Amino acid sequence: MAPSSKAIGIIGMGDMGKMYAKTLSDAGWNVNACDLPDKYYDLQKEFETRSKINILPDGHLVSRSSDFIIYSVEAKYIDAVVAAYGPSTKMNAIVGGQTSCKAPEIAAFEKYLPKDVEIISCHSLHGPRVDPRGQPLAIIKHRASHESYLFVQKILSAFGSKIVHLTASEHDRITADTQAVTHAAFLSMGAAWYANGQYPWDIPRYIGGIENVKINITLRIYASKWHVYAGLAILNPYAKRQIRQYAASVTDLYKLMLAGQREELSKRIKSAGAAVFKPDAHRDLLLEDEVLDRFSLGKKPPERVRNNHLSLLAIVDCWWKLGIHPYDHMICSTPLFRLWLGIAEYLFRNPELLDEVIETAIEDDTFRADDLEFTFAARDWSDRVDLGNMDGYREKFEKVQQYFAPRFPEATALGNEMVQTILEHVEKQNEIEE
Ligand SMILES: NC(=O)C1=CN([C@@H]2O[C@H](COP(=O)(O)OP(=O)(O)OC[C@H]3O[C@@H](n4cnc5c(N)ncnc54)[C@H](OP(=O)(O)O)[C@@H]3O)[C@@H](O)[C@H]2O)C=CC1
Ligand SMILES: O=C(O)C(=O)Cc1ccc(O)cc1
Repeated sequence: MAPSSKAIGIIGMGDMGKMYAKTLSDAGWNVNACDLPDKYYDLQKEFETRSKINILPDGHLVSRSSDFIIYSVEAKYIDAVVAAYGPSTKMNAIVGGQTSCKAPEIAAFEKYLPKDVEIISCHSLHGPRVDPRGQPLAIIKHRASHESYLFVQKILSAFGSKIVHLTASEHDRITADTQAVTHAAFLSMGAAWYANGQYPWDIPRYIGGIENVKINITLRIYASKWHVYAGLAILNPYAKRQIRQYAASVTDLYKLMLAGQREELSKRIKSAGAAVFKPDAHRDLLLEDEVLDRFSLGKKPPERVRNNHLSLLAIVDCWWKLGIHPYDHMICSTPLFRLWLGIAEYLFRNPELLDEVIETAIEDDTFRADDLEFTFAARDWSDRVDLGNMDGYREKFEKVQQYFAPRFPEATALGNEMVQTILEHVEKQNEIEE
């Protein structure tokens, strides 16, 4: 039996739109969906066996016939798409969006939707191929009655996600802290490997433990669509400052390493660590060696090879400088952020390892070339985001993407397995603590 006679509309049948259409129709809802008109016939064919999904030629038809309409298009097009279809929204319907950044989405809704239309937005904080159960799902009640809010919650309960209630600006602040700056770090790693002509899984010093997480997540990001990452960095009003601080932290720490300023480097890293990983907040580590070592694209050397982990030192420094408490954001975190925090914690809560890293940073110059490229990359990503340069972002993203593309099938399979295993492990740790 259908949970209600009301229909859900989805505008934009890309990866997320399809995932939403399938999950909601499987839960018994009638779904009206469309993509651009030229994809109408292909989509009809793809969904012909699913009687609860009604593919329509365009967003006008979806808007006219649906009671809760979700825009699931590229963030950079949200204004134009809502301008086109918003005025066709059914009277008294509810409209929301799935874009990763809410400021432009809400602005477009306020600008183009008729006044009788309510606004309740959402954001699944995971990619389309991650099991949504237990993952955070933000819901934003922007202009709506309590009754409509309950109705939307009932619909979205089909995902089995953890619902987080936020305002649009709380959402953007948190995701700038979690997603945007995390992606900046991994995008910079990929760009640095590209600039050095390296495939890190071929180099013994990049295999095993923390390095596996770095490589797998970097490849996972570059195997995805550039517009998702560009949108959430460039259009989020809070993200520029965060990404700029990450680049500044990388640069400052690299300069201290180059100059051999052991005392200053050590003091700065330890102050950052003490602020972020409070000694009183005792908890088990999110990640362990055994879990970290399992997912390698290359052959692990018999001895662990030292690294100065500039990328990790810099994220903790960045959190410290911005006053970000990453554990406070766990309720609204993506899988990648939890893995990123997991490896940062792994390093900072192991005093011997942290001392070894500082020692390596000062004494071992075999990483200087890699770190130089990493510093350039972090600064360059930050500049492109600062300038709001979508084309510049795309150009760099796709160049690096092409370089790594031959390894995507293997890396994504391994990356999915790694994300799943590590997240299950992290969940268990959290349950023990609760
Ligand atoms: N991928 C992810 O991991 C996540 C993404 N998001 C957000 O969800 C949104 C969708 O992302 P995702 O599904 O990955 O991206 P996709 O590119 O796969 O999907 C977007 C779809 O919308 C279509 N589209 C563009 N304009 C219109 C229009 N006027 N009418 C109908 N359809 C249109 C696009 O067509 P065309 O390609 O031809 O432009 C495309 O098929 C983005 O805003 C993203 O930030 C949120 C959570 C996770
Ligand atoms: O986990 C991540 O950070 C991802 O890269 C996947 C992703 C991308 C965009 C979103 O809005 C939510 C999740």
